[in-house]
Formats: sequence, structure tokens, C-alpha cells
Amino acid sequence: MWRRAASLSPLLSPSKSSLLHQGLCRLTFWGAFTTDIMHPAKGGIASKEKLPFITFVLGGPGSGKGTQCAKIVETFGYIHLSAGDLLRKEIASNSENGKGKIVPSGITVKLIQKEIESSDNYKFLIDGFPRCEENRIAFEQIIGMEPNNVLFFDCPEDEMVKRVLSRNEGRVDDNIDTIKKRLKVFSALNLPVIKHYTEKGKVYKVNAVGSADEVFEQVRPIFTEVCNRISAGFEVCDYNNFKRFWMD
Ligand SMILES: Nc1ncnc2c1ncn2[C@@H]1O[C@H](COP(=O)(O)OP(=O)(O)O)[C@@H](O)[C@H]1O
Ligand SMILES: O=c1ccn([C@@H]2O[C@H](COP(=O)(O)OP(=O)(O)O)[C@@H](O)[C@H]2O)c(=O)[nH]1
Ligand SMILES: [Mg+2]
Repeated sequence: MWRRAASLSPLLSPSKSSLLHQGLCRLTFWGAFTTDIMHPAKGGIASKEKLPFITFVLGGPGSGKGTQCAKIVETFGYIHLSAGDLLRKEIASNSENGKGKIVPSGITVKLIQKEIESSDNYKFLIDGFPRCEENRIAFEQIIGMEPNNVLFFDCPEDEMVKRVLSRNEGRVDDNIDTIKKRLKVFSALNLPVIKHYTEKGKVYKVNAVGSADEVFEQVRPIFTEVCNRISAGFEVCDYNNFKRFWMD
């Protein structure tokens, strides 16, 4: 069963230099009461009809993030951004960013930002990111906001190992040695990020054991509730957040 730690209140990060700030400064007092942002400066995230509604999808390697994201896309019309896929594409394109070195957070965030800015949707699943505190902080500084919520697939290690070893996607990192390293990274670096958002009441924790359809039956009511809150106008624009953000 899934549970959410506390009520959700998407807080915009107070950092004034953020992209959103440049855009939102144009927000009129009246605009703060509506769910649609006035069309501010050209380009950038804030020039879209609405603020991006962002869900981080986290969990260990093989916990089922990609599989469940595909089902959420199909059922609820989100855009699925897999940070791992974006990085693999970079490496394949042999760009400066991907030549075998460990990509710094800022570059991963910019890959994600580019996808958000070029999409005509405003609901995004960011799959497999952030993977550490440094990732999380870079996202907040560059994008200028926190995620609206976080979906965490909780899966026992032996089940994750079994699934990754039978995942025949031709990935060079799907072997027993690398999976063990990735599991160590997950518990050392990813779990503190999940703890951070749990303390902010933003995490929906889902038991990832069971068939993909059984797991999705836990995911479905979460997104039904979230979609209801978005259409009620609460999630995309919370006046108090904007007032604090706008008046500071
Ligand atoms: N609930 C499940 N039960 C069994 N196998 C699953 C389940 N969910 C996903 N898989 C399979 O396990 C592998 C890893 O799933 P994936 O969605 O890629 O996980 P992640 O993106 O978290 O690494 C894939 O081969 C996928 O088909
Ligand atoms: O923001 C990210 C996302 C992924 N990765 C790297 O890309 C690999 C594959 O990530 P992906 O999410 O595709 O793996 P999965 O959890 O789906 O097996 C990870 O092990 C990381 O080493 C990274 O460095 N930063
Ligand atoms: Mg994946």
C-alpha cells in the first residue's frame, strides 16, 4: 500500500536568482490568484502556460521506476524524463558532456531542463533523479523550484538484483558487479534524498514487490488524487507560496 507522510504544499525555493524568479517577477497581484502564470519573459520555464508540475520517481536499480513511469504516462498523460536515458543519449552522441567522465549534476539538470522547456506538456516524471544531495541542490538552484511530489518504489535488494540481471536491454551496467556498486550508491546517496523529501511530506512510498500490474494498482490512486488536486488549481499555484515568493 502507498502512503504519503504529510499534506503536500509545493514550496518554491526562495532563491531569487532562479529562472522562475526572473519570470515570476512579472506576475501581477491578480495573477497570483489564478493557476495560470502571466506570460513573462521570453523563453525559460516560467514562460509556459503553467508552472511545471514535477514528480521525482526514485528507487533502487531494478525497483521498477521505468516500468511504472510508462504506465503513468499511458494512464495520466505525463512526460517521462529518464535521467539515465538522457545521459546515455549524451554518451552515444559523443558530446563533450558524455565522454565517459562522471557527468556533474549541473549538466544532468540542464539536460532535464532542456526537455522541460521544449515540451508543450507541464506534467513531468523525472525518473532516477536526483541520485544524491548534490543533484537535489543543483536542481533547486538551476530550475528554481522543488518537486511537487516524490514517488519512491521500495524494493528488496535480492528482487532488484534478480530483475536487473534479467533486464535484457543491452545495458553495460546490468551485470552483477556493477549492480552491487549501484545498490551501495543507492543506500549511501539516494536514500538521504528520499529522507529529505519524506521530512517535507512530499513522498509517496510504494511497495514494489508483486507483478508490474499489482504495483501499478497502488500507483493509480496516487495519481488520480494528484490529478484532482491539479485540476482544483491547488497544486500548480498555491497563493501563499506565490505571495511569499513574490513579496519577498
Ligand atoms: N513488478 C515487477 N515484477 C517483475 N519484474 C519487473 C517488475 N517491474 C519491472 N520489472 C522488470 O524488471 C526490470 C527492471 O525494471 P525497470 O522498470 O527498468 O526498473 P528501474 O527503472 O527502476 O531500474 C525490467 O526488465 C522490467 O521489465
Ligand atoms: O541523474 C542521474 C541518473 C543516472 N545516472 C547514472 O546512470 C545510471 C543508470 O541510471 P538509470 O536510472 O537508467 O538506472 P536504473 O535505476 O533504471 O537501473 C546510474 O546507475 C547512474 O550511474 C547518473 O549519474 N545521474
Ligand atoms: Mg530505469
